[in-house]
Amino acid sequence: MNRPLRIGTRGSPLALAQARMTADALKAAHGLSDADIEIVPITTTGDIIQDRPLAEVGGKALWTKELDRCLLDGRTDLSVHSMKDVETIRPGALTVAAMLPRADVRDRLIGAESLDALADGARVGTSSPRRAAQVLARRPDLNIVPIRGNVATRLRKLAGGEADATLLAAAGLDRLDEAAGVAIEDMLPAPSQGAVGVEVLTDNAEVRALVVAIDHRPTSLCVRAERRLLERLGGDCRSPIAALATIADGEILLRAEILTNDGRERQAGEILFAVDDGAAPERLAAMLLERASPALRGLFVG
Ligand SMILES: NCc1[nH]cc(CCC(=O)O)c1CC(=O)O
Repeated sequence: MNRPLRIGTRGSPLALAQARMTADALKAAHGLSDADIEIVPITTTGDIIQDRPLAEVGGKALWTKELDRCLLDGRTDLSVHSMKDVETIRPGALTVAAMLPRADVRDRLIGAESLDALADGARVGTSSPRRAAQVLARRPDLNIVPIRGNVATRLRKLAGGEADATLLAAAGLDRLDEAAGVAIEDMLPAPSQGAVGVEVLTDNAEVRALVVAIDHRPTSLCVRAERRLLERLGGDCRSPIAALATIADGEILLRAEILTNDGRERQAGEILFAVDDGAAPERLAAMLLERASPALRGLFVG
């Protein structure tokens, strides 16, 4: 191309770090220089409204809408997203053409050595229904309090005493060189956690080819499986759903759980399938819904 490739990104420090990682991958793959790539920060509605629960102000679509508009209007050539924040159903004009190698998928607990170490009735700050439900499933005595904002804001709110502990994605903390917290081993993450995706215009063959070259295939196969399960469940940011796929020897192991918001009911399962069996995640979703009580099933489409 005879002009710089424009990368659309949210303006948060984490989003910018992920945009730079994408720029570096494109430079390495195609022998490009700094001058060949331009990072275009775009402020999203979600960045502006930080004091209300995400579900109340419009859900995950907030993070993507403005980036989509820039891409569709030709103001950018590609968008970089945390895949976790991207809805499962996207406009047909857009295609996720690549995912970067996935980072640490776990959540980290900040403010205590472990969930068990928290005092009776301690306040855990999270606005994620999944994290709230998973915490309450283990420790029904804990109090969930809402906390929003970017990673630095949340850490500041925690330090300011708004909560006794909080949970954040290790991937985000690591990308910001923030060493805080201890990884929680036995808690499944959100579908797509730790994955960065690069979206392009479906019809732009030139940009699409540049981007496809940086796809980390194991990551995109696993994340696509998690997202297919999420889509079959009718999940969005209000649904307590956790899922993680791993890949080895041409087979994907997908583990997932759905919970009631209070964490009292939890249905978990797993399925092992060949990578070309694209519909397998839907079978796991159907199995979880089948086992769920009417109250739990009612949180989802099924
Ligand atoms: N919903 C916010 C969000 N989107 C992506 C990340 C971190 C990076 C990732 O999970 O890939 C975070 C913060 C968090 O959950 O701690």
